[in-house]
This record gives sequence, structure tokens and C-alpha cells, in this order.
Amino acid sequence: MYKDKFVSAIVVAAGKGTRMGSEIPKQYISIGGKTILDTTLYKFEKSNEIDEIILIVNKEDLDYVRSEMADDYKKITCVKAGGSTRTESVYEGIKAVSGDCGIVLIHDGVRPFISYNLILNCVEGAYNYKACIPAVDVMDTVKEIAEDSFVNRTFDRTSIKAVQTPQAFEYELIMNCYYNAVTEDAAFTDDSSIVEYYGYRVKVIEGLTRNIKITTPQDLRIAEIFASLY
Ligand SMILES: Nc1ccn([C@@H]2O[C@H](COP(=O)(O)OP(=O)(O)OP(=O)(O)O)[C@@H](O)[C@H]2O)c(=O)n1
Ligand SMILES: C[C@](O)(CO)[C@H](O)COP(=O)(O)O
Repeated sequence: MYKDKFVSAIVVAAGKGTRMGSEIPKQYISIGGKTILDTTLYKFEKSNEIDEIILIVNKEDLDYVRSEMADDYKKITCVKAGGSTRTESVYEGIKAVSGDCGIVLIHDGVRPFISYNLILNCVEGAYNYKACIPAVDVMDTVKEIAEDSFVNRTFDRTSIKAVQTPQAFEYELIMNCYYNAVTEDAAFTDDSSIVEYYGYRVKVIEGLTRNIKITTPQDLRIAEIFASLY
């Protein structure tokens, strides 16, 4: 609980890992003796603020996860199949949270290096502002490139941030936004974009550089090092 609010964490792990190109989906690859997904789940299991975990996985992994993984986590209340996009998978999670849920955290199952402090800060942000996301500075210069591969424009980097998860929201706000968004044609790449799309303000807090999304084989090598540190 955070103050008077029941807090649900939705961990989405129903992706195929196309960019990783591994034989098994990347969330089941072991780093430092534990799968990436287990490392992520452990953080939410041990966080003081989290009351329940909703785990979203591929339909074909449901039996394995329910029988071999879910029992290790007392806070997992539901393991459910995701959809063909991240947005669909998240929506399955939102529909599965407990009735008394007040705050929802949505986290990528492949961001295992999240800290307890970041979880707390995101929950606190959702409590205070209804919508809160973590972000870090961008180290490269960011440009918009036209279809002909010539530069259109260069952004002012002081106002550009790279956004992470967990993204945290008041339950009613995120439920209403997702309920409407699933019928939209737009492709949303994070949860905040959906909330922004419906005109709500989203508070940005300091993220964590180690909270990487393991996406490519190179990320996996970095993750091996991080696993021995965090
Ligand atoms: N249909 C989907 C797609 C993605 N995800 C989850 O969303 C997170 C971020 O997605 P990404 O890193 O893109 O994972 P994949 O979709 O597996 O990777 P790729 O895009 O390379 O196929 C991951 O934890 C992934 O499992 C999901 O639950 N359902
Ligand atoms: C939600 C996210 O992790 C925020 O940075 C990101 O947008 C997910 O993108 P992906 O292409 O689904 O990995």
C-alpha cells in the first residue's frame, strides 16, 4: 500500500524479442543465474509499495509460467496471455487488477535493473500527479530525418529525455484512457503517450541509467555486467 492506495504492478512479458533474435524469448534468457523476467519480478515482489503483480506472457508460455514460475512470487495474483502489441498486452493487465486498485505501475519485463527507490518515486508521483514517468537525459544529439535520409531538423537536447518504465498512473485514469485507446488506429509506443493523447498532463521524474530495456544482443552483454553489480 502507498498511504491509502492499493498498488498493482503490471509486468508485461508477452513480446517475441525479434530484435534480440534469440531461440527463446529474451525474457527467459538467464543473466547472473536467473532469468531476466525473474530478476524483474523479484524487485516488485520485494518492494514495500507493491501489493500485487499481474504478469502478462505469451499464450504459449502460460502453462510453463503458471506451473514453474508464478508460485515463487506471493504477490502474483494473475498470469494472463498478452496480445500482439505491447498496448494490447498492457490492456489485458489493466483489466486484471484487483477491484480495490488505486495506483497502477506498468513495467517492461525486460527492464530488470530497476531499483526499489525508483518504484517508490513512481508510486509517489502517481499519488501526487495521477500520471508519472521516469526519464533520463539523452547523451547523443537527436535529429529528425526525412524519408530521403537528409536531416529535417535538430532538436534542442535540453528538453529531450529518454523515457523508461515503470510508468505509474491512477487506476481510473489509465483504465479510461486504455479503454478508449484500443479502438484508435494510432500506434502508441508507451503508456504515457496514450494518457497524453487524451489530454492529460504527465509528471516526469528522474529515471535510472542502469534501468535499461534489454532489446539487442549487445544489451545482453551489458546486462551480464549489471547483473553482477545490482
Ligand atoms: N505484444 C507484446 C509486445 C511487447 N511486450 C513486452 O513489452 C516490453 C517491451 O517490448 P520490447 O522490448 O519491444 O520486447 P519485444 O516486443 O519482445 O521485442 P521486439 O520488439 O524486438 O520483438 C517487453 O517486456 C515485452 O515482453 C508485450 O508484453 N507484448
Ligand atoms: C515503454 C518503453 O519501454 C518506454 O521506453 C518503450 O517505448 C517500449 O518500446 P518497445 O519498442 O515496445 O520496446
